[in-house]
Amino acid sequence: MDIIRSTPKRPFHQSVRVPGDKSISHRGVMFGAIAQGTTRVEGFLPGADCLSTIACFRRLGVEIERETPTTVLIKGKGWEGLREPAQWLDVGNSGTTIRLMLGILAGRPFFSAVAGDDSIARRPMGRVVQPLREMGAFIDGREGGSFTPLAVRGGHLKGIEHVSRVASAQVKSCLLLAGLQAEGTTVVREPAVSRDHTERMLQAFGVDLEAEPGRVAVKGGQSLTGQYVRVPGDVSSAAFIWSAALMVPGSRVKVRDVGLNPTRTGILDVFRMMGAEVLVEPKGKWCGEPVGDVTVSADGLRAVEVGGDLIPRLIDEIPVLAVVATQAEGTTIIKDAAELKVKETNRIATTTTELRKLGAQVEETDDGLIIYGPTRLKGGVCDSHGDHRIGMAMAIAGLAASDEVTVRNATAIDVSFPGFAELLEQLGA
Ligand SMILES: O=C(O)C1=C[C@@H](OP(=O)(O)O)[C@@H](O)[C@H](O)C1
Ligand SMILES: C=C(OP(=O)(O)O)C(=O)O
Repeated sequence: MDIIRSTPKRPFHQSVRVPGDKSISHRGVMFGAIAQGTTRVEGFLPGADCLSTIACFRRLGVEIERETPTTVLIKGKGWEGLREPAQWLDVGNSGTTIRLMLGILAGRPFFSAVAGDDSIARRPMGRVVQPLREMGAFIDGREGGSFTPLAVRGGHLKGIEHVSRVASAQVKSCLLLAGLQAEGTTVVREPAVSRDHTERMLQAFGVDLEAEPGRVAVKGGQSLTGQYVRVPGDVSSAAFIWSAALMVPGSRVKVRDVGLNPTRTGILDVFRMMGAEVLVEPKGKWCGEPVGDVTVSADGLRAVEVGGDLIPRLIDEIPVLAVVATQAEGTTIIKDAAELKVKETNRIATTTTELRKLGAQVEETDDGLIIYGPTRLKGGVCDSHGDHRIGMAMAIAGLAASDEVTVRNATAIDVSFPGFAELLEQLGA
């Protein structure tokens, strides 16, 4: 069914797990595909985006076996194991798939055609196409290569020093993957630190790189060796579950085995700033990634101002943060988040439109949102706009509404969080 109905809830105390991290699952498959030897990914996210990554690399000739829905075996034959695909590469809804894969294709000596769904067709590709061309790849596409469909002919690459205008892990990762195939050194600088899963996982696969905040350098001509990758729970998915507890005063929820990479945990810092109690129990590292259990509860929330370097550390959590802010005392200001406009939807616009349907007082700004709270939300009919995070955020809003909230186009949620509705039900929603 393509709708979710979410109703007001009684307080709950629960301990749950969430599906595997999307960013790490993509990278496990891609790095396994270019590595020598077998890579086993356990705790893989069987969401639509990561399945698109598997489908693309199968088309590139890589043998990928799904032992179970969450265990994937990738039989890598190194860079040279990739073959010219006879069919176009369909990335579906996934920005991570297309941008990282372009970095790999840029250095392969063959032709490929890459495209995805209507949302992907609106997302900016110039931010990776320009520097890849500078390195020596031949890429063409709609509007001079700014948008899909893209046609790629890999070239002999030369390392560059690229200063990215945006803090984007997709741009950084794309250029590092191209840099591994290039002559000389590739350096990527970014204005704030974006998620560093690529740096951590490449090192685990035997790559030598230099990483410091805001700058990563990699020498070309390096090969990867297949690894065992155990994927932690996705902190971005857990954010919806913790938010559920914050929307229903008196609730407490523990998410077990969740990724705690500091480049991803901005949302926990913000929950603390809002007055929530956040208990972190570290459990060690999985494939270079810190993991632990995190329990969240609150007894009254206050408004916050969120911007600057914090934004890349919680970029995907902003729609649900806006939902939680409707229940906080005071005016919440989210700024420096213009990147939200180029996600699956313009998330500044879609969050505002959908929250207003439930009676929230929200203003859209050029680079963020202003939310006036607390508001008693009302029931209504919302739409995901085909954006998984918007669909889930509105279902969470329903937990604090006076009446039922219906979310249309809810299948989009499978992009990152298969089983979301069932898990909410398990919490008693
Ligand atoms: O590298 C990644 O896995 C991701 C990076 C972020 O995008 P940007 O690099 O465009 O900021 C994030 O929004 C996306 O969900 C996943
Ligand atoms: C922006 C997202 O993903 P992607 O860029 O991979 O489509 C997301 O998951 O919120």
